[in-house]
Amino acid sequence: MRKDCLSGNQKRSALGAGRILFASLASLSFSSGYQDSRLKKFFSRNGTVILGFIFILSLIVLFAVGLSQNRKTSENFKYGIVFDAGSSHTTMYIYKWSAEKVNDTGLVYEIEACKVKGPGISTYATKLQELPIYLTQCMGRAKELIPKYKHQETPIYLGATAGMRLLSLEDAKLANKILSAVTSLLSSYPFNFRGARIISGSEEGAYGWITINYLLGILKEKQYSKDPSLEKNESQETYGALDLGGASTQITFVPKTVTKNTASKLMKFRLYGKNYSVFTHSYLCYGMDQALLRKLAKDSKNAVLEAYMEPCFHPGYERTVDLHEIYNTTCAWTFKVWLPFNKIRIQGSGNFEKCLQSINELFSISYCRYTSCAFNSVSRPSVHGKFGAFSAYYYVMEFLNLTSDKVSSRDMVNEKMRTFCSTPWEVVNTTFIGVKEKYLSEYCFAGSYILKLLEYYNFTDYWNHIEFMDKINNNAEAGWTLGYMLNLTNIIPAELPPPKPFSRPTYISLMVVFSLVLAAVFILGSVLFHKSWYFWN
Ligand SMILES: Nc1ccn([C@@H]2O[C@H](COP(=O)(O)OP(=O)(O)OP(=O)(O)O)[C@@H](O)[C@H]2O)c(=O)n1
Ligand SMILES: [Ca+2]
Repeated sequence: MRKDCLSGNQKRSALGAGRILFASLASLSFSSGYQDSRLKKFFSRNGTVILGFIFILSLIVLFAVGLSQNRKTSENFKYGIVFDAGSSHTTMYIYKWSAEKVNDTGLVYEIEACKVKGPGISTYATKLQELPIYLTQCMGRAKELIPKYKHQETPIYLGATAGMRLLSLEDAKLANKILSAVTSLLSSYPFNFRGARIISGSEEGAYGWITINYLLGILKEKQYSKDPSLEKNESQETYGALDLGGASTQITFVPKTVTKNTASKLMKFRLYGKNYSVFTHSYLCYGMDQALLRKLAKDSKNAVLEAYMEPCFHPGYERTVDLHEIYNTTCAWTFKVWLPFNKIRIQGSGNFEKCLQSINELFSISYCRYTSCAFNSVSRPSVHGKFGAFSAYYYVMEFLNLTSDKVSSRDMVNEKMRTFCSTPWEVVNTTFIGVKEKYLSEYCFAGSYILKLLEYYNFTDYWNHIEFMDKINNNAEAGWTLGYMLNLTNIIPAELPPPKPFSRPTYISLMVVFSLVLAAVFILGSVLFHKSWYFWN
């Protein structure tokens, strides 16, 4: 029978594996009946091939498992462009992500933040013809950085914030003219232009909140969390977002409890299969530039002989301002008084305490129809959890060397500000060479303003819950633009994306088991092969 089995070269390859095992077992039993010369020949010729075949097969299985778990990301990248047309300046952000891993947190990252030279877009109402030059440099960067064959499919959005909101309140037609000019300009580029619009303050706050929680990996972590207690504490896990711009400021967070007072201010999102009710409020005219303008307008009434002492400017600093320019703005006109001159000279006195007192008057707390208000009669659910503070919050704290890892209390900030404000302008100016004079001269006001703003939000005893942040995890800058694009391109799905073929522990266990099996097969095969070889020879 054995001879029958071994006869016929065609059958050998099909039955090779069975035979080799059989022959090997036989060799172990030292049965003399297997000393067939053809079997010896077959085995000596094909044994290595068969072992090799098993080895390669196992490798293929391992490779396939590995591949399904960690699919390659390099080939298919997507790009998105968002213009942040802020009140003080415009920045163009380019984002890049892998088309395959689109649902993974942190995989969208910023590859460019191109600062457009010039002021905010709202100042172009009377010089529309200058818009092409304004945008051309950054659009050139986009053409350079995004591969040509991707241009047509790359979406491009422009969102305008508080500067355009103000212009729209003053003259809606002018604001629309700017948007139309920008629309026709951006449509002329080879990208997929998806619109230029003024985003609302609530959108600005909410998208900023999405951005930071996406970049911090919080939205996605919760999705995979198996800990049921995290479900209940959902609101504590997300970071609140604090954005301070030139013309408006936003506070956004998931409140612990929702009262009927705050219900109208909630925005609802379903992200990665989880519902979020986010409280958000945007204060127009409470951005840093507009706040300073309002303060100067308010205090201009103290001017004597065209000059007044300003506690929020450094001693020795002087600035002349045109009263017409201050009074004719939407934010400051309420402070208008009649004065017998057109310009005033503002002289710094660098008095931190007086500066704080003076800033107090910008916040109206006299009327609150809710249980608790931040200011200007806006309901204020109690803040809790951690907060990420970005934009001007970060620029100012970074300049003062007071970002989260270096500061532990509000008292430290107070102390630093007191010393900084009283430092003569001459010293400040010669110490911080290279810092733009506009920024440098206003950091005393800015730091004091931030202290007051956060006090009204009720962060006084909560200061150490704030992290001043710029770029998160080296991925992208904190701000509303990424959240806006994630939303418009459906990168964050409402529902859970399908799970990976294997969880990470299963994947690792599988790899280990397969490797052990592979090694065992190989060793056993080699032992058996050599034994039978010696036996037959
Ligand atoms: N290195 C920097 C850069 C900016 N600023 C200040 O930060 C504020 C502007 O912040 P930004 O976030 O750029 O505002 P915009 O987006 O232009 O304004 P908004 O969001 O209100 O439209 C301005 O007061 C500007 O003087 C600063 O103090 N230091
Ligand atoms: Ca902004």
